[in-house]
Amino acid sequence: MPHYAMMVNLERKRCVVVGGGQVAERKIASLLAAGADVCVVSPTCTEAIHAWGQAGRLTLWQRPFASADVSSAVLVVAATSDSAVNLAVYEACQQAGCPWINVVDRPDLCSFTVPSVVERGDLTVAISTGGNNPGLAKKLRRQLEAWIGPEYKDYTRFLGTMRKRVLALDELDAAGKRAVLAELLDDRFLEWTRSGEIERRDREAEAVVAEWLGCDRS
Ligand SMILES: C[C@@]1(CC(=O)O)C2=NC(=C\c3[nH]c(c(CCC(=O)O)c3CC(=O)O)Cc3[nH]c(c(CC(=O)O)c3CCC(=O)O)/C=C3\N/C(=C\2)[C@@H](CCC(=O)O)[C@]3(C)CC(=O)O)/[C@H]1CCC(=O)O
Ligand SMILES: NC(=O)c1ccc[n+]([C@@H]2O[C@H](COP(=O)([O-])OP(=O)(O)OC[C@H]3O[C@@H](n4cnc5c(N)ncnc54)[C@H](O)[C@@H]3O)[C@@H](O)[C@H]2O)c1
Repeated sequence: MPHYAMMVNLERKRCVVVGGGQVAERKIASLLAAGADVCVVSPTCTEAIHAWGQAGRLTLWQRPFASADVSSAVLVVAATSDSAVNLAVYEACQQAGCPWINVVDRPDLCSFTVPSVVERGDLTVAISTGGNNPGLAKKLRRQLEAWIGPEYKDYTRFLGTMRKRVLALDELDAAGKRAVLAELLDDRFLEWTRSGEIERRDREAEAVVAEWLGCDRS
């Protein structure tokens, strides 16, 4: 059964990661980027995890996992190199009623898996292979990163601002709004963003709006 793709708000939500190796580090990095309240339980950890602990960006429990660790978690990642421990984390989540569990060596036990992600500000492109081959997800991410350049951060913001502005125009009916929004998606606005011609882009966008406001559609 294919998984349902969704964007989850984890800000200030308690997320527990069990294990402190490279795999745990990768999952922790994306949880921190999402503003989660991260707790890590592991007898050893990577330098990066240790540094995040020192900086107060996460809570580090430097000891082996205990079932009670998942009690207040909304999301748990079992990322140790010991499959028996990972299974015990899964079982503790079942007991505690924690619905969101990722077991890094047992896709069959995961209630969610982590996709490969291209991030450009508010724009997110997530790639999942349904567990078939994470290496393919990573390869595609790299290919997409070359195509979806850093300019997409500003471009997405620009389109967001324009969309809000157009939707708030009482003078335009729904069809007019749709037409303006479609026109703003024309590649020339992306090209102007890419080449740094921001004033020109914004001016031309305003011209598109003005043209529609001025046009008599009756
Ligand atoms: C996308 C990414 C996100 C992330 O982790 O942040 C991610 N794995 C990444 C990389 C990667 N993982 C592995 C390799 C080595 C090559 C290889 O084995 O293929 C590489 C490549 C590398 O590291 O270069 C090994 C591996 N992975 C899993 C198993 C267990 C198994 O398959 O049974 C094993 C064997 C372990 C062993 O050997 O014991 C399982 C999962 N890995 C997933 C996600 C989920 C499915 C995603 C999907 O649907 O594709 C899922 C099911 C669970 C989960 O982890 O959520 C991240 C790329 C981030 C990026 O760079 O863009
Ligand atoms: N899903 C993925 O993306 C993916 C990718 C590669 C590997 N894997 C799997 O993930 C596992 C972990 O990989 P790694 O490279 O991070 O391993 P690693 O050996 O670098 O790290 C394992 C960590 O688990 C901790 N640990 C061991 N026993 C523990 C316990 N009882 N309680 C808490 N923590 C404990 C260790 O202290 C260590 O920090 C691998 O064994 C492999 O099966 C998954």
